[in-house]
Amino acid sequence: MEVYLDNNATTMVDPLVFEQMKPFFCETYGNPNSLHRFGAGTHPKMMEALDYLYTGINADDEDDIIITSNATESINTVIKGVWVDEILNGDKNHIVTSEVEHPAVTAACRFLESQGVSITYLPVNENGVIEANTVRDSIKEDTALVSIMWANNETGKLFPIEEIGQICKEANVLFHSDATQAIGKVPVDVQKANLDFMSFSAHKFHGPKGVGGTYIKKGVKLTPLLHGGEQMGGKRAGTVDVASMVGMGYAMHLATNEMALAYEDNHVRKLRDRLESAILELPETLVIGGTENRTPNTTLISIRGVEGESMLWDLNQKGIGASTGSACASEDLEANPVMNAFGSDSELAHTGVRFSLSRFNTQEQIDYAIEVIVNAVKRLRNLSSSYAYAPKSHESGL
Ligand SMILES: Cc1ncc(COP(=O)(O)O)c(CN[C@@H](CS)C(=O)O)c1O
Repeated sequence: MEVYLDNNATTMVDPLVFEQMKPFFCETYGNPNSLHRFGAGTHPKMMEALDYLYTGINADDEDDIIITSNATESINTVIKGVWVDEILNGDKNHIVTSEVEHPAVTAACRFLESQGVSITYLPVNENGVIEANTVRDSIKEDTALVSIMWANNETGKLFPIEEIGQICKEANVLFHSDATQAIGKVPVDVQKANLDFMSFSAHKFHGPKGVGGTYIKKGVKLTPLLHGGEQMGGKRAGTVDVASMVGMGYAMHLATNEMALAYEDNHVRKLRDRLESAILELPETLVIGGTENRTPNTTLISIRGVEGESMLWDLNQKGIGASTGSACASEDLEANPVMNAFGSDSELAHTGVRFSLSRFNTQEQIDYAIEVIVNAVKRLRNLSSSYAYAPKSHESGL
C-alpha cells in the first residue's frame, strides 16, 4: 500500500482541478495579452480564477491579487519591494520577522541584512508560537515591515495573525504573512487580519506546482520584483501560465469553501489525531510544540533514539512518504531548525518526523501507517547503540 503523508511539502493536484486546466494546453492556448481570439479565449476562465482567488481570502477584488510562480517568489516580491519603497527610497531600515519562518523569508531577510538593513528575528515561546506582544515590543520608528507566517510548515502551529495585524495597524507598519501552510486548512481572511501583503502557493492546496500568488492590499504601493511587461497591471511582468492560474483558482475554490474547511477540521483532524495518538503510546515520544492551536493536518513528532532520516528510509521501504521537516531542508542532515528554535537538545532535534495529511488520506491508510511506524521504531531502537529504554514497572519495554 502507498500512503502519502507529506502534504506540507506538496499535494496531489485534485483531479477536478486537472480537468479545469486541460483545455489550456492544446485548445485555448493563446497568449492572454494577444488581441486576437486565441488570446481573448483565455480571459473568461482567467477572470473566474481571479474571482475564486480573491473571494477565497476575502480580498476586495481581483486587482488585489498578482499571479506568481510560487510562494517563494511572492515572499521575495513583498520583502524586496518594501525594501525598495520604504528603505532605499524611504526613511525606514528595520524589519521584524521570526526565527521559524520558511527559508524564503529568512534568506530574503539575510540578503537585506547584507545590504545594511536591521532585522529582528523573534523567538517562539515554549509552545512554538510567536507572542503578539513581542511583535509590539520590537516595532521601532524605522520599522518598515512585519512579516510573520500564518502557520508553521513543520509543526502546524498557528500564529496570532489577527492580533499582530491589529498591532501593525495601530503602529502604522506594513504587515505581511506567509500563508502558504494556512490556505485550505484554516479560514484565511486578509481584511480581518489587517494584512497589507500575503503570500501563497497552489501546490499546498491541491493545485499545480509552479504557480502562486501575492495579495497586495488596495492602495498599498509595492515596486515589482519582475519588470518587462504589462501583465497583472504591471505588478508582475511575464506571460502568465494560464493553465496553472486556472488550476490555482479552482483549487482555492475547492479548498476554502465552508464545507471543505469543515472537512479538514473534522475528517483530516481525526485521522491526524488517530496517527499521533498511536505514536504517542510509544515511550519517549512527544509532539514538538504541543498539540494545541495547530493546522488540522500536521504533526511533528520526536521519537527519542530514532534518527529521523532512518525512520524515513524504513517508511519509504513500506510505501509511506513523510519528512523530517521542510522538504527544502531535507537534503542536509542538519538538525531541524524549528526544533532548534524551541531549544531542543541537538539529539532531540535530529529525531523529528513530520506527518502532514490531506483530504485524500483514508483511515485504512492511517491504520497501515501506524502498524509500519510502530514496527520501524522497535527495529531502529533495537539497532541503536545509544538508546536504552528502561521501562518503568508499569510499562512494557521497546
Ligand atoms: C510556510 C512556507 N512558505 C513558503 C514555502 C515555499 O513554497 P514554494 O511553493 O516552494 O515556493 C513553503 C514550502 N514548504 C515546503 C517545501 S520547503 C515544506 O516541505 O515545508 C512553506 O511551507
